[in-house]
Amino acid sequence: MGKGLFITVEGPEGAGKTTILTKLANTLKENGHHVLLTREPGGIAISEQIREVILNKENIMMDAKTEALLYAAARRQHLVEKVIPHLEKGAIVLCDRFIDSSLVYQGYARGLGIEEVLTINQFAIENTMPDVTLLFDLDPEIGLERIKANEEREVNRLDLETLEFHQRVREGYLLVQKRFSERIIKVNAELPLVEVYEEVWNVIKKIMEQQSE
Ligand SMILES: Nc1ncnc2c1ncn2[C@@H]1O[C@H](COP(=O)(O)OP(=O)(O)OP(=O)(O)O)[C@@H](O)[C@H]1O
Ligand SMILES: Cc1cn([C@H]2C[C@H](O)[C@@H](COP(=O)(O)O)O2)c(=O)[nH]c1=O
Repeated sequence: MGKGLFITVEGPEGAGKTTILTKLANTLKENGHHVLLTREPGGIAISEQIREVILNKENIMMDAKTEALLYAAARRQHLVEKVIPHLEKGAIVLCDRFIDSSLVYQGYARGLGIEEVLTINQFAIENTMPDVTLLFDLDPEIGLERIKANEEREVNRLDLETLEFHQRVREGYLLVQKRFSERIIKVNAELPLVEVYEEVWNVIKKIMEQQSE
């Protein structure tokens, strides 16, 4: 890993990840930092093409292992083409979702097994793990209501899963947070936006202070 800082944000649908990351990226840039704001699956052309295949509502026949492998492939390309070069230049990389999404959605909610999905992802990412991960935790019903109210957001194949699936997603995140508790910090995403942002900003400030010590 280079000298940058790799921060990922995780959580169920509608948790506020995109909103908070956009504000955080702007604040960091205003403070003179080199920032890359990106997302998974996607972030570069090849991975955006894979995203289109995975999230296309017509692809109802997609097998869970195919899905897991496609996410891992998109992750690999995004990492080598964009994330690692920016980290090597000293950037703060803010990534909307990363490996924990696969551990939770494919490993736990789809039932492939967290360890099995970790193994295929280790092949994809080698040893590039986030320095810190913020888990936006909230009741999935609140998140699904939020995305329903947001007319600009296109509904995708994963959004259309049952409420039970989305509840397993939350449960899975809490398990993965316990497993990687030294890296994953839980944030209460049910609070009003200003309060969520304040909590996030305090965490990020502390990490940056530790990094510069
Ligand atoms: N803390 C909050 N309180 C109320 N509304 C919020 C909060 N955070 C985000 N929202 C609203 O909820 C909607 C979803 O937010 P956002 O797109 O940031 O979530 P997300 O986690 O990126 O969702 P997804 O990953 O499913 O696309 C937006 O309309 C946003 O304005
Ligand atoms: C990286 C990743 C994502 N997913 C799921 C999670 C969401 O339902 C979609 C992505 O949509 P978003 O609006 O960009 O959050 O994909 C997944 O199941 N596994 C993954 O590894």
